[in-house]
Amino acid sequence: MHDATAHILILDDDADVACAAQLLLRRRYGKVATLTDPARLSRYLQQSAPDVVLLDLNFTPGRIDGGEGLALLDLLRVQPQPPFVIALTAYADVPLAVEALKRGACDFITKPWDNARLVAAVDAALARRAVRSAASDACTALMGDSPAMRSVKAMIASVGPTDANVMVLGENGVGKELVARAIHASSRRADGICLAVDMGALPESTFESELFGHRKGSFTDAKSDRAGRFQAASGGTLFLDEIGNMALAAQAKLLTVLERREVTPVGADRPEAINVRIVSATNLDEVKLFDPAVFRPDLLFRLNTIVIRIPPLRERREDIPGLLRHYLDVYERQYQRPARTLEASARELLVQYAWPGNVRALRHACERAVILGAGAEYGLADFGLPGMDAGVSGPVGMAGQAHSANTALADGSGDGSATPPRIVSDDLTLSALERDAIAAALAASNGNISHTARLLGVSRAALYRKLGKHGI
Ligand SMILES: Nc1ncnc2c1ncn2[C@@H]1O[C@H](COP(=O)(O)OP(=O)(O)OP(=O)(O)O)[C@@H](O)[C@H]1O
Repeated sequence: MHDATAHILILDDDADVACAAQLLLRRRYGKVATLTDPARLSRYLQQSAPDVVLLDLNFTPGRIDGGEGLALLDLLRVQPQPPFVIALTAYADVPLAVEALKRGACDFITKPWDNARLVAAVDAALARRAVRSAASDACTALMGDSPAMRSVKAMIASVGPTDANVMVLGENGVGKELVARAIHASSRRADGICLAVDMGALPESTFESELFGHRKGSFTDAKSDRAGRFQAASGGTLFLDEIGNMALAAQAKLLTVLERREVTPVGADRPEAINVRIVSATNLDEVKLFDPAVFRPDLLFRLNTIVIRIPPLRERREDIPGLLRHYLDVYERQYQRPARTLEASARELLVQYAWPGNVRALRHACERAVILGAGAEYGLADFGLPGMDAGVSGPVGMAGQAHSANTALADGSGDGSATPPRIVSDDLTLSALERDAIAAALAASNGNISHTARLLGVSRAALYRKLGKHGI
């Protein structure tokens, strides 16, 4: 996928390796820089904030303990806007890769890499970067004191310490990943890693190798042994996101692993025991989830020992004022803007809004208000919500109904009908057309972000950025 706004930094002392990665990646991403001298990293970070860093773990010739790379990882992690880091290692060294993951890397790649795998890893990192800012989200508290959120928090507190598999259900942007991470943090595995895998984005051809690992030579591109996600998350939690997007064949493979509690890496002749707690999530509604043509019931019963349902924001409006204030504060600090209050009338309308993109959309809207708001107080127009501009036909989503074309289109919580509604807009600016195209694609995919991105031919990361830009 192409993402012209993405900024990637490759940090590797081997100029040939750095150059090869640059050639591969710059066809896809806007800015791809290389550094071969780790001593120059600090200076680079003073002037630029890369979205993703490909970080070699060994610099000094002969040194293979990864200590140098791990120190650089620590430096990257404390940046004001920490990039997502993909660790590069020339050795099939699972303990080192796991150490890098524990210290905050989001993924690891073994050199020499498979090009498709490297691009997929960068795409996945960009998607995660777009969804949330790395530093703040790692410790973002689950906000909300509504009865619904109180019961979600109580569930987390009681199931966290058990090793039971948990399935988190809810529309896009309601906080499923945040809940998964809170479960991990309150579990006995909290010292281990919580590794997220977007199951909908795993190509069928590399599904097994990605999840279960492979042995060198097991297929053309398997140039070295590789640990899969199950091995990398050992001792911790594996967060299987977007499980509703898995093909039935992939579901069968996952089921076998969960039943046997062991994986067989591609090309290996013996299985390996696994030690992971599984938390899964989907935005599929439960009617679809219980449809055997969509999801295997036997896999469902393995995954949903405990189910946590997170209601959409429009069904827990009490949480909205607190979330608004929280994210306005977060972005005032981030952009070093003065603290401002929210006009009372704006607050009232924002509480009534349908919030089709849930908390993620609210967060984006707050960021926009902090950046663009010019008045003494934040007004409704600063939040840039479709159909909510002051003076325009009136707020959408009153009493939970989504009346505006945009809101209705963007709301993935509908009745599941996949017929794309026609969009009739008088506004023919490129931006308005883009917004309408996104809304239509969201509607056609029932709010499913991965499907929408595929329909529009952009990466999930690019789609999330556009959702934020348009306040969808
Ligand atoms: N209760 C909450 N308190 C604070 N922030 C929240 C809350 N719920 C969600 N968020 C924020 O909203 C954004 C989306 O949350 P998250 O990624 O967990 O949602 P999701 O349901 O997993 O979305 P998707 O289905 O699209 O992957 C994140 O930036 C997260 O920090």
